[in-house]
Amino acid sequence: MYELKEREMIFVFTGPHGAGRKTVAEMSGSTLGIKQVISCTTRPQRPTEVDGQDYHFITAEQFNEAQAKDEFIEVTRVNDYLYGIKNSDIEKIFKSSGSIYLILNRFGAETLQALYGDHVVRIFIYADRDTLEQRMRESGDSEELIATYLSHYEDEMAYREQCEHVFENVDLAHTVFDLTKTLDQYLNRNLLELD
Ligand SMILES: Nc1nc2c(ncn2[C@@H]2O[C@H](COP(=O)(O)OP(=O)(O)O)[C@@H](O)[C@H]2O)c(=O)[nH]1
Ligand SMILES: Nc1ncnc2c1ncn2[C@@H]1O[C@H](COP(=O)(O)OP(=O)(O)O)[C@@H](O)[C@H]1O
Repeated sequence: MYELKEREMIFVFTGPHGAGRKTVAEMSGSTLGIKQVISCTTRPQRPTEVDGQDYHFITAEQFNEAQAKDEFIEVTRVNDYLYGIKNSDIEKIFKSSGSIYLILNRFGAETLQALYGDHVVRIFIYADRDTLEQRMRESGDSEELIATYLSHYEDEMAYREQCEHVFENVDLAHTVFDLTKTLDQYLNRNLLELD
């Protein structure tokens, strides 16, 4: 497990699929100079996705091999596909960024918090069910996929109580403004405490 230095923070974005976690995390992350640690997955790459940018897309054999070598800090299964964060990827991104962020389901958020304690800030992003359904439909997701994603909605929503911060993502600019301000406070607090 990577040993965190005092100033290093891990921001974990969690919440229901389609709530806008990726969108707001990327926008705030680029403003604050925080980089994302991406996961490895056996899920097929979507046409809009870039390998090494959205995920490391690997085969089930490659995943099993890495898991047998104990390379993952955490592994989860979603909709029959495997997802895992490699310790070496966390280490690599920390070398080029003072703090990092990840976009994970509730199990990943829970595991990272258990491992890294106060260094982890869980940010819960959500929108109401109808809004998510509408956004997924507009983005062209099939009815079957929408139903699969919505089947996890209540379970993901139940995790919001455990998170340090909760944002309802209605107006994008508004969410990103509030979120950036919140993350900045953690980053500045660390600088002030240690300087
Ligand atoms: N616990 C955990 N969750 C992950 C990991 N990688 C991705 N996830 C989350 O698991 C879910 C995967 O579903 P998917 O349909 O692939 O989501 P998308 O990539 O966000 O469109 C999403 O909620 C991801 O944020 C991981 O390594 N660990
Ligand atoms: N506040 C918002 N209003 C409308 N659409 C949004 C908003 N935030 C995100 N979106 C859109 O919703 C979709 C899902 O966002 P995404 O960031 O991929 O969600 P997640 O990472 O939580 O699954 C994307 O098409 C994104 O452009």
